[in-house]
Amino acid sequence: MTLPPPVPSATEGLSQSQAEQRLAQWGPNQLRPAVQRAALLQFMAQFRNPLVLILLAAASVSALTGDLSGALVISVIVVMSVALDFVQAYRAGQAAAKLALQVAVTATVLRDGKPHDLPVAQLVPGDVVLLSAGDLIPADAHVLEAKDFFVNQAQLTGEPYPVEKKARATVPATEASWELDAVDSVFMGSSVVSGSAHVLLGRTGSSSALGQIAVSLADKAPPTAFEIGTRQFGVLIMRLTLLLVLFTLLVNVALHRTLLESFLFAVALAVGLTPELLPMVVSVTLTRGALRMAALKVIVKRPSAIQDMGAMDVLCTDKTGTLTEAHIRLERHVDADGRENAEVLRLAYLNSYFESGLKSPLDDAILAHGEIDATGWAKIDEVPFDFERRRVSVLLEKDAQRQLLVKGAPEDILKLCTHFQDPSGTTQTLDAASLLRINALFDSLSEEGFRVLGIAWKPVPQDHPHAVISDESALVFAGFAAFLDPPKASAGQALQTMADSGVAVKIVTGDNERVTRHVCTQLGIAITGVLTGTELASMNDDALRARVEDVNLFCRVNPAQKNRIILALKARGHVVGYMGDGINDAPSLHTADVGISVDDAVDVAKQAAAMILLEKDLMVLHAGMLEGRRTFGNVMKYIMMATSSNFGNMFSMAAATLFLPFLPMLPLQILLNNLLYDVSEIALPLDEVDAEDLTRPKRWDMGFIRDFMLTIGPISSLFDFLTFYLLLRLFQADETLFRTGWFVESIATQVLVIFVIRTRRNPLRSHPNRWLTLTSLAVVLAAMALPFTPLAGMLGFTPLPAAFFGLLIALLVGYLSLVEGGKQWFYRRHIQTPRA
Ligand SMILES: Nc1ncnc2c1ncn2[C@@H]1O[C@H](COP(=O)(O)OP(=O)(O)OP(=O)(O)O)[C@@H](O)[C@H]1O
Ligand SMILES: [Mg+2]
Repeated sequence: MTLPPPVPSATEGLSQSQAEQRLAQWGPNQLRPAVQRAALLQFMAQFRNPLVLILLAAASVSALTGDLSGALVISVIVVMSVALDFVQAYRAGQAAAKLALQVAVTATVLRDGKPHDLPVAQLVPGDVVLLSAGDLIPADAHVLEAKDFFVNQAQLTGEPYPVEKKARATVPATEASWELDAVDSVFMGSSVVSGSAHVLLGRTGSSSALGQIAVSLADKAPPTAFEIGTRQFGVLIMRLTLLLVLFTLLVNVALHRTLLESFLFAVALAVGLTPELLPMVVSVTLTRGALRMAALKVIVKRPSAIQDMGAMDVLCTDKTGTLTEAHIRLERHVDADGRENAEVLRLAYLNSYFESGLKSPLDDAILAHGEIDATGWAKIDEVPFDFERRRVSVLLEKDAQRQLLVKGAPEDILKLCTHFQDPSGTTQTLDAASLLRINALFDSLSEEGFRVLGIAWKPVPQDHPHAVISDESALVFAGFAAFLDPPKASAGQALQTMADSGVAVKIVTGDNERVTRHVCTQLGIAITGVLTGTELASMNDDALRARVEDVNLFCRVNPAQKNRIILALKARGHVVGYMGDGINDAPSLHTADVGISVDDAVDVAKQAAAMILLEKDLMVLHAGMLEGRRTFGNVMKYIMMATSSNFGNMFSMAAATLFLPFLPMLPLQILLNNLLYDVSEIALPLDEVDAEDLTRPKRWDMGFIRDFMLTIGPISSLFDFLTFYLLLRLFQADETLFRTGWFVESIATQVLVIFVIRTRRNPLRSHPNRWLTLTSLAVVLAAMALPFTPLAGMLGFTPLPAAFFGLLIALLVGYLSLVEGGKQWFYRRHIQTPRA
């Protein structure tokens, strides 16, 4: 592959038409092909289901052996089932993709000489992209211009510290070699830590280095607890199905029934048993949840995260913006004696002014405090801010004097100082007594709730051309800058609401303990334990795991430590949410079960998060969490129905083959039964969930499902056998009448039981969604009417006697009451071990 001819200048970029041409040639800049495949392809993919294929094959065989109309009906029913599933899932997929687009990461790219913000997928080789701190590098690129440009490429090289990249002397006309450690190339998936640059894209999409090794933050996240649960459930059902199918096949063959019909019957049974709508119900409920959350200003990037929100029992959050207003003001700038000092402000201002990294809210506050004349100062170099050092240095020059100005976390700054400046401006040695005094000043500022930065400087020889980390030593302490970040009045209440809903909130911050404690006290948040980064560093993972439960305040932790905390909580079996917006939060956002960020967060954070809040507000998050639980509740209803009632019916069917001289239902009738049942479930994702079902985090519990199945399943079978008996005895039913009667009974029972199962309450005290009621009743009526329509002959039905409907009503009342009783008994027993 060759690099397209380079563009003439770094200030023009491609023209729009050139870009369009290249987009067509090279494809979109994304790692995987478009998720939304063409509708037709998706539809075809549904036929990959082996059961569907076997059914269609068997139908063709039966067509060849003479039963043409039977085969036709089977094929029509199969295609209708597949289409039903497909339409729902496809629409859900479309809606989800549209939502994700709302918060897609964009890049600033030059087209026709003007900067445009475009989604990264639209970038092409040859584009000139403008990068600044906090941006993600959208593709592999050559650096054309750079200013103190540091990138973090840990994702590719594992190197945790930022590396500096410089402009390339000449841009190669053809594909140059791409070396990860080349000083003039940057790579997709890295992020800009500080500085700014113009880069020329070379390799996009899957031809990038990242695409070639095929790992990325955007890569498919490990399966969520919910996905693992659904999978386990699928395996359980598959085993049962296999057993039952083999059993009926054997019985039928032993009873010398025709092989083809027995086979079709067994496969139809398997179709009836598989909860084939589960994926559809899951994706539709999730999308619906996502849309409702969008209305609450929560944009879900990965729908399955909604389930995790519902299951989340620990939420870790940063401090700024969540607990505080994030309207930071510089209140004081004091010298070593604690007196206001203009020199301290000047040093802080120059540091912030010339710093080229991502401006933190603290920098904004300093710059907003007041204009200070920076003329005459020239910047020579910079050691950009990072969350390990927690400080930033700039090397400045004025009137042939060079100075290194440093500001950062006071504890660390003080350790680097050997001198201090007294109020008169004279430099003195920092002896033990002065250090004690200055530390006391820092303590008292912190106690008052100020966020404090230490300001220091040192003269640097004229021939010193660069600033490096090791220069940050033997500094002169100038003073403190103290900031106020008022606590958010609503945060205390929001935290309490979370706690009441069974979610423990933990504060994980890079800020120091005193300030954070102060905020907690003001908000009335009880502190149950504190762990600092220093303590954490000396703990191994086991020791950390033992502490994470009761500690709810983690202070002065760096990005890697934040991540360790999340991992420890996950190892303890918690479903962990993490909310943050900085570069320092990106690893944790990715590791957590649900990463939550905000719309104005840096790209790396937005990219790593599964959910984006348009407003950083815990109350909104709480509402989203309830939505997650509601989604879970509706999926659970489907599963409980599938396992108890639907499964019970199919089980009875298999058992009936043992003693009936004929097949209890024709294969096509089983398929029709299944299709009608599916139709009745379409509205399930719309259903309401009772308030009491939303009070705790919701998690898969196979034990719960199994117990429920064992409680309700037998009731279902009991009534099936009662129906068999009555049909044979009371109505002296022949094959056709038996099948017709049972078809209607089994549809009616398995559809109507939703009204009992969907709530823990008395069914009359919990209102189902209108559409669910409507589809359910319509399906039952349709099933009752079918035997009287012209289709009856083709489907193997015969009109039912009026007396049958009397029996049906009696059976239904008996069945539903008994299930209700069983359900109440079941939940009473499960109260001790509540459904988590
Ligand atoms: N612009 C800056 N210049 C110098 N030091 C800084 C700057 N920004 C942050 N720091 C130092 O780094 C520390 C960590 O940063 P910060 O408090 O933003 O971390 P965080 O984990 O994102 O906190 P939060 O939970 O409040 O979001 C700060 O407490 C401060 O000491
Ligand atoms: Mg932060």
